[in-house]
Amino acid sequence: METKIAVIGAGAWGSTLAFLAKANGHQVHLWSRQSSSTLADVLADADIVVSAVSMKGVRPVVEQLRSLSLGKVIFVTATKGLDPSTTCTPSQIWQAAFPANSVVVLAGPNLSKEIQAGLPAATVVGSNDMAAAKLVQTLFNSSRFRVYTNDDPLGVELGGTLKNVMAIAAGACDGLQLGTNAKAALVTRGLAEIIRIGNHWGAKTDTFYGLSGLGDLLATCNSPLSRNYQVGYGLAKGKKLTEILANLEGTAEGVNTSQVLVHLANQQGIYIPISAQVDRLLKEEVTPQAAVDSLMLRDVKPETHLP
Ligand SMILES: NC(=O)c1ccc[n+]([C@@H]2O[C@H](COP(=O)([O-])OP(=O)(O)OC[C@H]3O[C@@H](n4cnc5c(N)ncnc54)[C@H](OP(=O)(O)O)[C@@H]3O)[C@@H](O)[C@H]2O)c1
Ligand SMILES: O=P(O)(O)OC[C@H](O)CO
Repeated sequence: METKIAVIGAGAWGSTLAFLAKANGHQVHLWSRQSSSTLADVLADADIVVSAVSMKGVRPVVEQLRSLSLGKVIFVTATKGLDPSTTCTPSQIWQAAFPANSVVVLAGPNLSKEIQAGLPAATVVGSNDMAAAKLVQTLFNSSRFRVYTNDDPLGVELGGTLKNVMAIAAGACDGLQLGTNAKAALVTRGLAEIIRIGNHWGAKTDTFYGLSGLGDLLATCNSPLSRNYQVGYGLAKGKKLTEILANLEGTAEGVNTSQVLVHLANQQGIYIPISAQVDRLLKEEVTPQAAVDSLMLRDVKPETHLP
């Protein structure tokens, strides 16, 4: 059955999600600030509203939608970030603005260029409303895009968000040519750090071993297609952050996420050694090699995700 889907945000990810839904035979309207149609027109009659704007666009878009009467639409959020002013996740912002509507989080190892090239990929749709998650699953699932459901939306969202910080570290690791052992150690301990943060905020450990956690961590920490990886790689090669961002194709959410994360973790006493070094590196408070040395020279400890 044809479903009416409005996709907000015509960047790399919004365009790809619109393409996948169209390929499944749905009626899809894509909106960006450059569109000639108004947001109200694009959303009229929509059954599903997919938001794929970058983090900085979430609040402005939510505010515009508040004035529209949208009925029982299901919101699907595909943004991976944390709001700097409130520290909320995108789904928390959507749910707070539309408490009567179902919100579904979509996240996974989904480098848009590979999907656009027709390569197979898998993702996760997480929600407190499993009926809504199952509906969204059927809308996007295909022979090239396998969609799983999950009942831990916060875990799904945090996996996708926190791995961006680790991808910056991984890019720096490769830029410094530290080798495969170092990269494996970084990704493994990065996952432990993500689980520690996620558990503290109420997400389930198991979720982080799934596609939106470990899966997305592996994809972004190993692919030069990842914008976050490119940021870390460029910093390790001695480039300035401003220069890297000016030449980047699209958004590297990890830059903002690391700042918000460090602020929250300091407030809440969460031990985040890798993310803290990434944040210092982005702020030019430490060189890439000094960040590595700080991590290697910490006190020894048991292997656990606990502090
Ligand atoms: N690309 C991927 O492979 C991928 C995969 C999974 C998830 N994601 C996540 O999806 C989100 C978007 O990524 P992207 O790669 O599509 O980024 P992008 O190519 O940089 O596009 C960002 C989009 O956000 C919109 N936007 C920014 N500020 C806005 C505002 N104030 N009001 C309305 N729209 C605004 C932009 O609109 P304009 O065009 O009008 O500037 C653009 O459509 C990010 O959170 C990213 O982490 C990306
Ligand atoms: O290019 P990145 O680093 O934003 O990564 C894109 C997606 O999050 C990969 O799943």
